[in-house]
Amino acid sequence: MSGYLSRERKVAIEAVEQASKVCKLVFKQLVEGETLTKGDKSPVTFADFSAQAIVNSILEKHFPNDPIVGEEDSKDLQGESGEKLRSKVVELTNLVISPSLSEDQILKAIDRGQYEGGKSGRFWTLDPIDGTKGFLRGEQYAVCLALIEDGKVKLGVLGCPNLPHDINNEHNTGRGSIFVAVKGRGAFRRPLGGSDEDETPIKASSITDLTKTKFCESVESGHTSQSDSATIANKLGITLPPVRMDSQCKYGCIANGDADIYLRLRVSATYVEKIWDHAAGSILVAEAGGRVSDTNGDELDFSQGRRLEKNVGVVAANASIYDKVIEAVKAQVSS
Ligand SMILES: Nc1ncnc2c1ncn2[C@@H]1O[C@H](COP(=O)(O)O)[C@@H](OP(=O)(O)O)[C@H]1O
Ligand SMILES: [Mg+2]
Ligand SMILES: [Mg+2]
Ligand SMILES: [Mg+2]
Repeated sequence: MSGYLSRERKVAIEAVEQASKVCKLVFKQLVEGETLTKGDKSPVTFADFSAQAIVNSILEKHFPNDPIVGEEDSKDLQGESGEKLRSKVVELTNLVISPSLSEDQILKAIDRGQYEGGKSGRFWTLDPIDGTKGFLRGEQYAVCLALIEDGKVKLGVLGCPNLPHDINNEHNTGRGSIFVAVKGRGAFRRPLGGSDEDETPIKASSITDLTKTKFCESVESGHTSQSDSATIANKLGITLPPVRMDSQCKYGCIANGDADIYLRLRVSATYVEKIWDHAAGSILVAEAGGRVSDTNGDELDFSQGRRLEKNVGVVAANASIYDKVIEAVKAQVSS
């Protein structure tokens, strides 16, 4: 494929593919060792750090001048206290990446993610595992990578290793998708491990009857106000129960037409959303013909640094119902 951001698109897909591999490997070890329910959080930390090391070193190889706003840093891997974690991260990273990287190269790759972001120039933003809690539960998580230029998202790639190909028939279907969107070029889905020929265009739903819409939200009641969303759903006449799902897979479902509304309603007055939690997902929904804003109806502003300082919460919906949804959301959050 040639054209606008075609190299970036290809490299980003490759990076997300490789990072998804490490996540699946770690999860397999978790299950096989039966440490999933009794384990502390360290196994997921291996996956987070390794995935960030992999994506950042692939980006560095192809785009050495591009800075990266990544969720993780190497602090916990440093010194004597970080020794165990560090050696595990080095081992895992080198299972996926070749030629092998030294310990020092891996730590440096992770710390390429410390960029502050901002208004001008171009940078990447990475969430190596979005939905850590979902990952630990064996449910949904996503490897999320986006390219931002002068404060606007231009490319987004979401790797969703556990997402059923058909969410309405999840026990009889394959799992694992990559969602891709480039500004002005539409949104696509391909199977994880697939090729460009396997890509198909996706569209948000066009449903207008609110009583038949499906809304989704976080599994975690600490990340979104599930009581406010219930009130809003009720006011809108939505009858179906919420689809609760971790991570930016929710944006994938909206972009794909599998769900119609995504509500993320602030629970804590002090929490500010991070750019890596929304960059890839929001361009995906926009390019699939859906709409995304914060709960005041304002555009998500990715030019404010590492966090969405100007925004509160998130609302995504298909374009035909968005106006009604945002009206109900505004009324609820201002009451
Ligand atoms: N109080 C809070 N309100 C909203 N989001 C929060 C939050 N605390 C953590 N999060 C974010 O919620 C993300 C997961 O999204 P979801 O709840 O939709 O699954 C987390 O990403 P990580 O898992 O990458 O840390 C984290 O950044
Ligand atoms: Mg996240
Ligand atoms: Mg994360
Ligand atoms: Mg995290």
